[in-house]
Amino acid sequence: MNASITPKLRASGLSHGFDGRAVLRDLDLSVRGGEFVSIIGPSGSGKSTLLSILTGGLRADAGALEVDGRPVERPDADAFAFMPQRDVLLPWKRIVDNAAFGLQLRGVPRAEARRRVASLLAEFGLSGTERLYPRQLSGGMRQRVALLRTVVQERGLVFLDEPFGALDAITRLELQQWMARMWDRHRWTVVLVTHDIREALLLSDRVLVLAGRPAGIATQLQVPRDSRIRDRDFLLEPDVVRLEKQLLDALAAHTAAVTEEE
Ligand SMILES: Nc1ncnc2c1ncn2[C@@H]1O[C@H](COP(=O)(O)OP(=O)(O)OP(=O)(O)O)[C@@H](O)[C@H]1O
Repeated sequence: MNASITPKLRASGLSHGFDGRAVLRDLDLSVRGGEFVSIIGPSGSGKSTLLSILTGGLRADAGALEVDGRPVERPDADAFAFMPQRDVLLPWKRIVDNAAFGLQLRGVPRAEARRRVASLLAEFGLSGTERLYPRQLSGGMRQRVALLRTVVQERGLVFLDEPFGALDAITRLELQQWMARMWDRHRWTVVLVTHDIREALLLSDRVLVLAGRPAGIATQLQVPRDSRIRDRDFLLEPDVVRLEKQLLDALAAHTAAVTEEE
């Protein structure tokens, strides 16, 4: 098989329900190595359910998963790093140990884990914070520590669940722009779940809309990856504004359809 076209992650025919109510039906999803894919969708459409299936927390009622072309029952925890929605830092641990915690959980000795974290602190805008505690950092800095903890594990795949959702608008935009630059440099394979259409456009190669009841991938759009810097001005470019409108229309159409059903 040609490695260059084998997706990093592939889900096919995923279906899942709770208490006899179907939430996801026959969902297909494929993510290439080095691709940044965002999943947006109305509240309750099944984004967290899908993420739980992809990260092995939940077993789908039906469907198949492949990582690097190999079928898996559920993704092995060694194959990915996951940053959940909430601030996951441990208040009693210093920043360096919070950032090293994911590595240590996987058996990397403390000194080695700290060394790897130290090599990335400056890039994450966290120089000088090593010995501080989470409460001494701003919300934006805490999220950067959580991201550092996630990516320092150097897993093939990174899942992010609303990583900037709890931040104020200015901090969120700053972090999104920073994340766009970081991705450009590191080219991680990322699956991001977000409510924020602009965040998805700023960061992604591809945006998927999860919608319907039960839900599937209703729409997907490619975001041009060219020499433009992805910052606030990028979002004002006519072709990007057009994409934003298409995504808004797709979400509105599905929200209207669901409201009519109820
Ligand atoms: N453990 C569970 N038991 C029963 N129903 C569940 C469970 N988890 C999710 N659901 C239901 O499945 C549907 C999809 O929920 P899910 O949390 O995946 O949506 P979401 O798109 O992530 O929503 P939000 O954007 O609000 O976080 C909802 O109707 C929810 O009530």
